[in-house]
Amino acid sequence: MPASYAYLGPEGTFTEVALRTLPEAATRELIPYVSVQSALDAVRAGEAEAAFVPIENSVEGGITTTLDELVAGAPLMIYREVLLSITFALLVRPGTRLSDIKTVSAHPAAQPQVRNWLKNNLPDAHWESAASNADAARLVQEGQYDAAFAGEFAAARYGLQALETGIHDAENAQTRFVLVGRPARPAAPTGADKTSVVLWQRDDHPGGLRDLLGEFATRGVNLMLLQSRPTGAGIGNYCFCIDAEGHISDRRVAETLMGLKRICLEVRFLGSYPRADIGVQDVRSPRQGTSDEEFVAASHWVARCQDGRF
Ligand SMILES: O=C(O)C(=O)Cc1ccccc1
Repeated sequence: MPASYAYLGPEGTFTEVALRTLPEAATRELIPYVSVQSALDAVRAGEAEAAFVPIENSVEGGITTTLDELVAGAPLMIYREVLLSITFALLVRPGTRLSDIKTVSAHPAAQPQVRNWLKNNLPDAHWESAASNADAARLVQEGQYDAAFAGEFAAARYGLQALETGIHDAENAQTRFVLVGRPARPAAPTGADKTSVVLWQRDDHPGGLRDLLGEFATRGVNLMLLQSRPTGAGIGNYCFCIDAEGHISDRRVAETLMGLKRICLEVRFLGSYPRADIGVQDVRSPRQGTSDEEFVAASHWVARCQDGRF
């Protein structure tokens, strides 16, 4: 298997900075790709061992291109996640003043994080979306746009200067990134893990979503993300991307997935992996009646009943 990780490039993205915080990145060749799709396709084609891409931010929620790629096409699995606090710098060619700026560019996920700043400081600037924040910086270097919102660290790489730094409409804005590979055995549980799945309902009926959520609720499995995405089959047709606390080797999570498998049209398992937000010491104990020991004891009891040995 090639020892390389694809990532949303070009060089100087927040994605690259987040990727370099993973110890395993130090032993891999890191290859920038122009889009999330092309990075994930490199994994599907076997050109890269894994791809590192943004998936969610605390201001706008899911990064839809990434979710849609994981929902469709050849199955992929999430192995790691990284959280990064994000503030933007306004990068310009040396000598540009604020009053010279007519066009600004960044990744679409950056826009909700700088909207108020733009309204207050550059109300007439025209927004142009770029494939990533670093790509916006590259386009400023080439003269296509006047300014880019990107990490301050991208300035040197693209010969730009930061006219303003620390731009963030929301305090403590964080972006979540994931390392995605081809399906294989998930990493062993750490005690602070997360499981991601995509669910497709079997049919449309009142309380359909409640039925899906009920599978988690009755087994004491807490949800961390619920994002509906259109299936493409017409208005009102959605699948659900869900992150839940716990690992597939936890009995309550495995039993939840079994329950979902029985009632859903399709369940896509996207992986169980260590969560980046808290460590083992901060994980809540399972709700009474939902620990592994209680599940095992209950299934032994049923077996004894089936044998007439209760
Ligand atoms: O990694 C980047 O630089 C990106 O373009 C994706 C992104 C967009 C907005 C916030 C964080 C990451």
